[in-house]
Amino acid sequence: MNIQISDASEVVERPLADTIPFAFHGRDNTAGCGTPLGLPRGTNDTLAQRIAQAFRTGPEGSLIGGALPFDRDDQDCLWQCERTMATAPATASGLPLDNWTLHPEPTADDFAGQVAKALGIMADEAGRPDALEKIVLARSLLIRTRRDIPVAALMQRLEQDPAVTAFRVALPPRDGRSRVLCGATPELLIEKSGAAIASHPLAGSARRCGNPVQDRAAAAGLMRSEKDHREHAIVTEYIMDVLSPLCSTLAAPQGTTLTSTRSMWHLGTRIEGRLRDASTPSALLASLLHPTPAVCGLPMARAGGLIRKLEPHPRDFYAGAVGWCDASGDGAWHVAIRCAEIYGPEARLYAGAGIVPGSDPYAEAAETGAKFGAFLAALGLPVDAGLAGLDH
Ligand SMILES: C=C(O[C@H]1C=CC=C(C(=O)O)[C@@H]1O)C(=O)O
Repeated sequence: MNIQISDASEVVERPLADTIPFAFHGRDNTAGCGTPLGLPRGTNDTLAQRIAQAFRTGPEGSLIGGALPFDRDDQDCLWQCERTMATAPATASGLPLDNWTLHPEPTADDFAGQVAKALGIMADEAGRPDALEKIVLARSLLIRTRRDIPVAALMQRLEQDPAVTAFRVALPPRDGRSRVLCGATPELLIEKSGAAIASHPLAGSARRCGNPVQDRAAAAGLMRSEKDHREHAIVTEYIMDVLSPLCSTLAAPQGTTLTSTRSMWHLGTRIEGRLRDASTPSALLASLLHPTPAVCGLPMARAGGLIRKLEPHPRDFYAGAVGWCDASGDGAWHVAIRCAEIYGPEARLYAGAGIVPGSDPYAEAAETGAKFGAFLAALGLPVDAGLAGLDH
Protein backbone atom coordinates (compact mmCIF):
# COMPACT_ATOMS: atom_id res chain seq x y z
CA MET A 1 0.00 0.00 0.00
CA ASN A 2 1.40 3.41 -0.94
CA ILE A 3 0.33 6.04 1.57
CA GLN A 4 0.08 9.58 0.23
CA ILE A 5 0.09 12.48 2.63
CA SER A 6 -3.49 13.17 1.53
CA ASP A 7 -4.54 9.61 2.57
CA ALA A 8 -3.81 10.43 6.18
CA SER A 9 -6.82 11.82 7.96
CA GLU A 10 -4.81 14.51 9.71
CA VAL A 11 -1.32 15.91 9.41
CA VAL A 12 0.47 16.55 12.69
CA GLU A 13 0.88 20.24 13.36
CA ARG A 14 4.39 21.40 14.19
CA PRO A 15 5.03 21.59 17.88
CA LEU A 16 5.45 25.15 19.09
CA ALA A 17 8.82 26.70 18.19
CA ASP A 18 10.58 26.09 21.51
CA THR A 19 9.23 22.58 22.03
CA ILE A 20 11.42 19.47 22.07
CA PRO A 21 9.68 16.89 19.83
CA PHE A 22 10.83 13.91 21.92
CA ALA A 23 13.52 13.02 24.46
CA PHE A 24 14.40 9.87 26.41
CA HIS A 25 16.75 10.10 29.38
CA GLY A 26 18.14 7.14 31.29
CA ARG A 27 19.45 3.91 29.82
CA ASP A 28 18.27 5.32 26.49
CA ASN A 29 19.66 8.84 25.95
CA THR A 30 18.16 9.82 22.64
CA ALA A 31 16.31 12.94 21.59
CA GLY A 32 15.06 14.70 18.50
CA CYS A 33 16.20 18.25 17.71
CA GLY A 34 16.08 20.79 14.89
CA THR A 35 12.83 21.62 13.15
CA PRO A 36 10.61 18.56 13.40
CA LEU A 37 8.39 17.38 10.58
CA GLY A 38 5.12 15.84 11.70
CA LEU A 39 4.48 12.47 10.08
CA PRO A 40 0.99 12.19 8.55
CA ARG A 41 -1.10 10.92 11.45
CA GLY A 42 -2.67 7.51 11.14
CA THR A 43 -3.43 4.29 12.96
CA ASN A 44 -1.40 1.12 13.49
CA ASP A 45 -2.34 -0.41 10.15
CA THR A 46 -0.59 2.33 8.09
CA LEU A 47 2.41 2.82 10.40
CA ALA A 48 4.91 0.71 8.40
CA GLN A 49 4.08 2.52 5.14
CA ARG A 50 4.22 5.98 6.71
CA ILE A 51 7.58 5.28 8.30
CA ALA A 52 9.07 3.81 5.12
CA GLN A 53 7.89 6.82 3.12
CA ALA A 54 9.24 9.30 5.68
CA PHE A 55 12.71 7.72 5.63
CA ARG A 56 12.64 7.56 1.80
CA THR A 57 11.77 11.22 1.35
CA GLY A 58 12.92 12.89 4.60
CA PRO A 59 16.31 14.30 5.60
CA GLU A 60 19.21 11.82 5.63
CA GLY A 61 20.25 10.57 9.08
CA SER A 62 16.95 11.61 10.62
CA LEU A 63 15.09 9.86 13.41
CA ILE A 64 11.39 9.18 13.84
CA GLY A 65 10.09 9.32 17.39
CA GLY A 66 6.97 10.02 19.33
CA ALA A 67 3.98 8.25 20.79
CA LEU A 68 1.60 5.46 19.79
CA PRO A 69 -1.82 5.77 21.48
CA PHE A 70 -3.32 3.12 23.76
CA ASP A 71 -6.15 2.41 21.35
CA ARG A 72 -4.91 0.82 18.11
CA ASP A 73 -7.68 2.65 16.21
CA ASP A 74 -6.59 6.09 17.43
CA GLN A 75 -4.04 8.23 15.60
CA ASP A 76 -0.38 8.22 16.60
CA CYS A 77 1.83 11.27 16.99
CA LEU A 78 5.26 10.93 15.38
CA TRP A 79 7.95 13.46 14.53
CA GLN A 80 10.85 13.23 12.09
CA CYS A 81 13.90 15.28 13.02
CA GLU A 82 17.63 15.32 13.62
CA ARG A 83 19.09 13.10 16.29
CA THR A 84 20.88 14.33 19.38
CA MET A 85 21.94 12.98 22.77
CA ALA A 86 19.34 13.78 25.41
CA THR A 87 20.96 16.01 28.00
CA ALA A 88 19.39 17.35 31.15
CA PRO A 89 19.21 21.14 31.40
CA ALA A 90 21.84 22.52 33.80
CA THR A 91 19.23 24.40 35.80
CA ALA A 92 15.51 24.08 35.72
CA SER A 93 13.14 25.74 38.07
CA GLY A 94 9.44 26.04 38.82
CA LEU A 95 9.03 23.03 41.12
CA PRO A 96 7.63 22.16 43.60
CA LEU A 97 4.24 23.34 42.40
CA ASP A 98 2.32 25.65 44.65
CA ASN A 99 -1.38 26.54 44.76
CA TRP A 100 -2.41 23.20 43.31
CA THR A 101 -5.67 21.25 43.43
CA LEU A 102 -6.08 17.53 42.80
CA HIS A 103 -9.17 15.65 41.55
CA PRO A 104 -9.16 11.83 41.37
CA GLU A 105 -11.09 10.50 38.34
CA PRO A 106 -12.63 8.21 39.47
CA THR A 107 -12.28 8.22 43.25
CA ALA A 108 -10.46 5.26 44.81
CA ASP A 109 -13.83 3.88 45.99
CA ASP A 110 -15.34 4.04 42.50
CA PHE A 111 -12.21 2.48 41.05
CA ALA A 112 -12.51 -0.43 43.51
CA GLY A 113 -16.14 -0.77 42.32
CA GLN A 114 -14.95 -1.06 38.70
CA VAL A 115 -12.43 -3.71 39.70
CA ALA A 116 -15.19 -5.64 41.48
CA LYS A 117 -17.32 -5.43 38.30
CA ALA A 118 -14.47 -6.80 36.18
CA LEU A 119 -13.91 -9.62 38.68
CA GLY A 120 -17.65 -10.43 38.50
CA ILE A 121 -17.41 -10.73 34.70
CA MET A 122 -14.36 -13.02 35.02
CA ALA A 123 -16.18 -15.22 37.54
CA ASP A 124 -19.29 -15.49 35.30
CA GLU A 125 -17.21 -16.40 32.25
CA ALA A 126 -14.76 -18.80 33.96
CA GLY A 127 -14.25 -21.97 31.93
CA ARG A 128 -15.55 -20.50 28.64
CA PRO A 129 -13.06 -20.53 25.76
CA ASP A 130 -13.28 -16.71 25.28
CA ALA A 131 -13.37 -15.89 29.01
CA LEU A 132 -11.84 -12.61 30.17
CA GLU A 133 -8.62 -13.69 31.89
CA LYS A 134 -7.04 -10.35 32.72
CA ILE A 135 -7.86 -6.66 32.49
CA VAL A 136 -5.74 -3.65 33.40
CA LEU A 137 -7.92 -0.87 34.79
CA ALA A 138 -6.59 2.65 35.27
CA ARG A 139 -7.57 5.84 37.00
CA SER A 140 -6.28 9.39 36.78
CA LEU A 141 -5.49 12.38 38.99
CA LEU A 142 -6.14 15.79 37.48
CA ILE A 143 -3.80 18.40 38.94
CA ARG A 144 -4.39 22.09 38.35
CA THR A 145 -2.11 24.89 39.33
CA ARG A 146 -1.78 28.57 38.43
CA ARG A 147 1.35 28.57 36.25
CA ASP A 148 2.36 26.39 33.31
CA ILE A 149 3.92 23.17 34.63
CA PRO A 150 7.69 23.33 33.89
CA VAL A 151 8.42 20.22 31.83
CA ALA A 152 12.24 20.66 31.83
CA ALA A 153 12.33 20.78 35.64
CA LEU A 154 9.97 17.82 35.83
CA MET A 155 12.21 15.75 33.52
CA GLN A 156 15.22 16.65 35.64
CA ARG A 157 13.45 15.31 38.75
CA LEU A 158 11.96 12.22 37.06
CA GLU A 159 15.31 11.03 35.71
CA GLN A 160 16.87 10.87 39.20
CA ASP A 161 15.73 7.23 39.44
CA PRO A 162 18.31 5.11 37.53
CA ALA A 163 15.73 2.32 37.01
CA VAL A 164 13.49 4.39 34.72
CA THR A 165 13.55 6.03 31.34
CA ALA A 166 12.30 9.59 31.73
CA PHE A 167 10.55 10.75 28.58
CA ARG A 168 8.80 13.69 27.02
CA VAL A 169 6.93 13.65 23.71
CA ALA A 170 5.29 16.71 22.16
CA LEU A 171 1.65 16.04 21.34
CA PRO A 172 -0.20 18.11 18.74
CA PRO A 173 -0.79 21.56 20.30
CA ARG A 174 -4.34 22.36 21.39
CA ASP A 175 -5.69 25.93 21.07
CA GLY A 176 -2.15 27.22 20.36
CA ARG A 177 -0.76 25.73 23.61
CA SER A 178 1.75 22.95 23.79
CA ARG A 179 0.73 19.57 25.09
CA VAL A 180 3.33 17.10 26.31
CA LEU A 181 3.27 13.48 27.40
CA CYS A 182 5.88 13.22 30.15
CA GLY A 183 6.78 10.35 32.45
CA ALA A 184 9.31 7.95 33.95
CA THR A 185 8.64 4.43 32.72
CA PRO A 186 10.37 1.33 34.08
CA GLU A 187 9.03 -0.90 31.26
CA LEU A 188 10.85 -1.62 27.98
CA LEU A 189 8.43 -2.68 25.25
CA ILE A 190 11.04 -3.44 22.58
CA GLU A 191 14.57 -2.41 21.72
CA LYS A 192 16.35 -3.36 18.52
CA SER A 193 19.98 -3.11 17.46
CA GLY A 194 20.74 -4.90 14.19
CA ALA A 195 19.12 -8.32 14.49
CA ALA A 196 19.17 -8.31 18.32
CA ILE A 197 15.95 -7.47 20.11
CA ALA A 198 14.97 -7.29 23.77
CA SER A 199 11.77 -6.69 25.71
CA HIS A 200 11.40 -6.43 29.48
CA PRO A 201 7.73 -6.74 30.44
CA LEU A 202 6.66 -5.95 34.01
CA ALA A 203 3.45 -7.08 35.73
CA GLY A 204 2.81 -7.86 39.38
CA SER A 205 3.58 -5.06 41.83
CA ALA A 206 4.17 -4.17 45.46
CA ARG A 207 4.72 -0.77 47.01
CA ARG A 208 8.20 -0.12 48.42
CA CYS A 209 8.62 0.97 52.05
CA GLY A 210 11.13 3.33 53.68
CA ASN A 211 11.79 0.72 56.39
CA PRO A 212 14.31 -1.80 54.93
CA VAL A 213 12.83 -4.79 56.81
CA GLN A 214 9.30 -4.03 55.56
CA ASP A 215 10.68 -3.29 52.09
CA ARG A 216 12.36 -6.72 51.89
CA ALA A 217 9.16 -8.34 53.18
CA ALA A 218 7.14 -6.58 50.44
CA ALA A 219 9.57 -7.88 47.79
CA ALA A 220 9.50 -11.42 49.20
CA GLY A 221 5.69 -11.35 49.37
CA LEU A 222 5.52 -10.34 45.71
CA MET A 223 7.95 -13.08 44.67
CA ARG A 224 5.78 -15.66 46.53
CA SER A 225 2.43 -14.38 45.20
CA GLU A 226 0.73 -16.94 42.93
CA LYS A 227 -1.75 -14.25 41.77
CA ASP A 228 1.05 -11.88 40.70
CA HIS A 229 2.97 -14.63 38.86
CA ARG A 230 -0.23 -15.58 37.02
CA GLU A 231 -0.82 -11.90 36.12
CA HIS A 232 2.79 -11.65 34.93
CA ALA A 233 2.88 -14.89 32.91
CA ILE A 234 -0.05 -13.69 30.75
CA VAL A 235 2.15 -10.79 29.58
CA THR A 236 5.36 -12.73 28.88
CA GLU A 237 3.50 -15.51 27.04
CA TYR A 238 1.74 -12.92 24.87
CA ILE A 239 5.02 -11.17 24.00
CA MET A 240 6.76 -14.47 23.19
CA ASP A 241 3.78 -15.46 20.98
CA VAL A 242 3.87 -12.18 19.02
CA LEU A 243 7.66 -12.13 18.58
CA SER A 244 8.42 -15.79 17.96
CA PRO A 245 7.29 -15.92 14.28
CA LEU A 246 9.65 -12.98 13.58
CA CYS A 247 12.69 -14.46 15.36
CA SER A 248 15.24 -17.19 14.74
CA THR A 249 15.92 -17.38 18.49
CA LEU A 250 13.83 -16.07 21.39
CA ALA A 251 14.25 -16.83 25.09
CA ALA A 252 13.96 -15.46 28.60
CA PRO A 253 17.37 -16.59 29.92
CA GLN A 254 16.99 -15.24 33.48
CA GLY A 255 13.33 -16.19 33.95
CA THR A 256 11.06 -14.00 36.07
CA THR A 257 12.89 -11.86 38.63
CA LEU A 258 12.22 -8.95 40.97
CA THR A 259 12.88 -5.49 39.55
CA SER A 260 12.41 -2.20 41.31
CA THR A 261 12.07 1.53 40.90
CA ARG A 262 12.52 3.87 43.86
CA SER A 263 8.82 3.49 44.71
CA MET A 264 7.67 0.07 43.40
CA TRP A 265 8.68 -3.59 43.24
CA HIS A 266 7.68 -5.48 40.09
CA LEU A 267 7.95 -8.92 38.61
CA GLY A 268 9.90 -8.65 35.35
CA THR A 269 11.10 -11.03 32.64
CA ARG A 270 13.80 -9.98 30.19
CA ILE A 271 13.16 -11.53 26.77
CA GLU A 272 15.94 -11.59 24.18
CA GLY A 273 15.93 -12.72 20.57
CA ARG A 274 17.30 -12.39 17.07
CA LEU A 275 15.15 -11.19 14.20
CA ARG A 276 14.96 -13.19 10.98
CA ASP A 277 14.79 -9.86 9.11
CA ALA A 278 17.12 -7.33 10.76
CA SER A 279 15.59 -4.47 8.78
CA THR A 280 12.21 -4.74 10.55
CA PRO A 281 11.67 -1.26 12.05
CA SER A 282 11.52 -1.14 15.84
CA ALA A 283 8.44 1.10 15.52
CA LEU A 284 6.68 -1.70 13.67
CA LEU A 285 7.65 -4.24 16.35
CA ALA A 286 6.25 -1.84 18.96
CA SER A 287 3.00 -1.50 17.07
CA LEU A 288 2.68 -5.30 16.68
CA LEU A 289 3.17 -5.84 20.42
CA HIS A 290 1.11 -2.97 21.66
CA PRO A 291 -1.04 -2.92 23.82
CA THR A 292 0.31 -5.91 25.74
CA PRO A 293 -1.61 -7.46 28.65
CA ALA A 294 0.62 -5.35 30.96
CA VAL A 295 -1.65 -2.41 30.08
CA CYS A 296 -4.76 -3.90 28.42
CA GLY A 297 -5.64 -7.52 29.13
CA LEU A 298 -6.52 -10.87 27.60
CA PRO A 299 -8.28 -11.42 25.25
CA MET A 300 -7.11 -7.98 24.07
CA ALA A 301 -10.30 -6.92 22.22
CA ARG A 302 -12.58 -7.92 25.14
CA ALA A 303 -10.38 -6.17 27.69
CA GLY A 304 -10.06 -3.06 25.48
CA GLY A 305 -13.85 -2.83 25.06
CA LEU A 306 -14.41 -3.11 28.81
CA ILE A 307 -11.70 -0.52 29.54
CA ARG A 308 -13.47 1.98 27.26
CA LYS A 309 -16.76 1.23 29.04
CA LEU A 310 -15.54 1.31 32.64
CA GLU A 311 -12.93 4.07 32.68
CA PRO A 312 -14.44 7.58 32.86
CA HIS A 313 -11.60 9.30 31.00
CA PRO A 314 -10.03 8.26 27.67
CA ARG A 315 -6.46 7.02 27.96
CA ASP A 316 -5.22 8.79 24.81
CA PHE A 317 -1.46 8.18 24.91
CA TYR A 318 -1.26 6.75 28.44
CA ALA A 319 -0.52 3.01 28.22
CA GLY A 320 0.55 3.46 24.61
CA ALA A 321 4.19 3.31 23.54
CA VAL A 322 6.81 6.04 23.32
CA GLY A 323 10.11 5.70 21.51
CA TRP A 324 12.22 6.31 18.48
CA CYS A 325 13.48 4.51 15.38
CA ASP A 326 16.26 5.27 12.87
CA ALA A 327 16.41 4.50 9.14
CA SER A 328 17.98 1.07 9.77
CA GLY A 329 15.05 0.20 12.04
CA ASP A 330 17.11 0.34 15.25
CA GLY A 331 15.49 2.04 18.20
CA ALA A 332 13.80 1.67 21.57
CA TRP A 333 10.12 1.84 22.53
CA HIS A 334 8.87 2.02 26.09
CA VAL A 335 5.47 1.38 27.64
CA ALA A 336 3.95 4.82 28.35
CA ILE A 337 3.17 4.36 32.05
CA ARG A 338 3.96 6.41 35.22
CA CYS A 339 3.22 9.44 33.09
CA ALA A 340 0.94 12.43 32.63
CA GLU A 341 -0.40 14.56 29.83
CA ILE A 342 0.69 18.11 30.58
CA TYR A 343 -1.29 20.96 29.13
CA GLY A 344 -0.26 24.38 30.40
CA PRO A 345 -1.16 24.53 34.12
CA GLU A 346 -2.86 21.09 34.08
CA ALA A 347 -1.43 17.60 34.43
CA ARG A 348 -3.48 14.43 34.11
CA LEU A 349 -1.58 11.58 35.79
CA TYR A 350 -2.53 7.98 35.02
CA ALA A 351 -1.92 4.71 36.85
CA GLY A 352 -3.31 1.24 36.23
CA ALA A 353 -3.30 -2.19 37.84
CA GLY A 354 -3.65 -5.66 36.35
CA ILE A 355 -6.74 -7.53 37.53
CA VAL A 356 -6.98 -11.34 37.47
CA PRO A 357 -9.22 -13.72 39.43
CA GLY A 358 -8.03 -13.42 43.04
CA SER A 359 -7.35 -9.66 42.87
CA ASP A 360 -8.66 -7.58 45.76
CA PRO A 361 -10.45 -4.37 44.62
CA TYR A 362 -9.10 -2.11 47.39
CA ALA A 363 -5.57 -3.54 47.12
CA GLU A 364 -5.66 -2.73 43.38
CA ALA A 365 -6.87 0.82 44.12
CA ALA A 366 -3.99 1.17 46.61
CA GLU A 367 -1.56 -0.14 43.98
CA THR A 368 -2.61 2.59 41.54
CA GLY A 369 -2.26 5.11 44.39
CA ALA A 370 1.31 3.94 45.01
CA LYS A 371 2.15 4.08 41.29
CA PHE A 372 1.26 7.80 41.22
CA GLY A 373 3.88 8.37 43.93
CA ALA A 374 6.99 8.92 41.78
CA PHE A 375 5.32 11.48 39.53
CA LEU A 376 3.68 13.28 42.47
CA ALA A 377 7.08 13.46 44.19
CA ALA A 378 8.65 14.92 41.04
CA LEU A 379 5.97 17.63 41.00
CA GLY A 380 6.75 18.29 44.66
CA LEU A 381 3.31 17.11 45.83
CA PRO A 382 2.65 14.62 48.68
CA VAL A 383 3.60 11.13 47.42
CA ASP A 384 0.53 9.65 49.14
CA ALA A 385 -1.96 12.03 47.50
CA GLY A 386 -3.13 9.20 45.21
CA LEU A 387 -3.97 7.05 48.24
CA ALA A 388 -6.65 9.42 49.57
CA GLY A 389 -9.83 7.54 50.53
CA LEU A 390 -8.00 4.24 50.99
CA ASP A 391 -7.61 4.24 54.76
CA HIS A 392 -10.34 1.66 55.34
C1 LIG B 1 -0.35 -0.25 34.00
C2 LIG B 1 0.64 0.11 34.80
O1 LIG B 1 1.60 -0.76 35.23
C3 LIG B 1 1.81 -2.01 34.58
C4 LIG B 1 3.27 -2.28 34.66
C5 LIG B 1 3.81 -2.90 35.76
C6 LIG B 1 2.99 -3.51 36.69
C7 LIG B 1 1.65 -3.60 36.51
C8 LIG B 1 0.78 -4.29 37.49
O2 LIG B 1 1.30 -4.91 38.43
O3 LIG B 1 -0.44 -4.20 37.38
C9 LIG B 1 1.00 -3.09 35.27
O4 LIG B 1 0.81 -4.19 34.44
C10 LIG B 1 0.79 1.49 35.29
O5 LIG B 1 1.76 1.76 36.01
O6 LIG B 1 -0.06 2.34 34.95
